[in-house]
Amino acid sequence: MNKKVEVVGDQQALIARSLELILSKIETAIEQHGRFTIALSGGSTPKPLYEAIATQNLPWDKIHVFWGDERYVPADHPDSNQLMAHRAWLGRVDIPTANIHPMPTSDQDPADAVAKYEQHLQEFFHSSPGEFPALDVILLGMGDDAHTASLFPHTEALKVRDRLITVGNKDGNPRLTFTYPFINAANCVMFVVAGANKRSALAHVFASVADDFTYPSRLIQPQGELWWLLDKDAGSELKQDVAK
Ligand SMILES: O=C1O[C@H](COP(=O)(O)O)[C@@H](O)[C@H](O)[C@H]1O
Repeated sequence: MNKKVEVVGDQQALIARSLELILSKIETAIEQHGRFTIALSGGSTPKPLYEAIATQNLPWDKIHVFWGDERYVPADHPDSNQLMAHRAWLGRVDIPTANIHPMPTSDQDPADAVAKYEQHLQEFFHSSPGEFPALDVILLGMGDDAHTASLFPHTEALKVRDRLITVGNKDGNPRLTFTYPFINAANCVMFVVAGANKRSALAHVFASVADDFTYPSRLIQPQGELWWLLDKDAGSELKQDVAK
């Protein structure tokens, strides 16, 4: 793992730096293998990043967009991660519909949706059950309880190591989420985290000893690059020695 931590001035600088990194990953991936695959995060932090990506002149036909987690609501529900990304980015650019890979949320049983998305990923990446294909970039946020994607503290989803996708549990409500081994297979995992309310969780996530089930973001230890991009409100109290 190649871990890098950057603390930048404010949310605007955080978005500018995240955009810069993503653009460089897009360029490299397309140069090396002709396409770029990214999984998006939900929550509020990435919205201005998506708006910024939408203003770029990019080879949209070579860019494939997935989601790392989704609320189990219809695609037009205000809580839908897919709807947020559509409004902020995907609905504003000329990306082929076939390149957009939303998590399905219309099955009565979320386990059926999990099975469908897992199969879709296996077909896209030509991978077999039990294999963990590598996306070029997985974008992640982190909640103030240290959850990431929909991997919430002390939930069953944290124990799933043999699947790409599973059902998450947010206060009794189902969500769909990448499993942590699938996230860890990515070429690059990028956390984008803002706000003073994340400080305490960050301290536990960066601590040399703490419980992974209490602070799920600790489970994210990818084979490839791991970026922690933080604004000053979130990251200014991280000790220099852990912020490395
Ligand atoms: O619930 C969620 O929140 C986290 C963090 O969100 P933010 O609003 O604090 O940016 C996000 O990573 C996750 O995808 C989302 O489902």
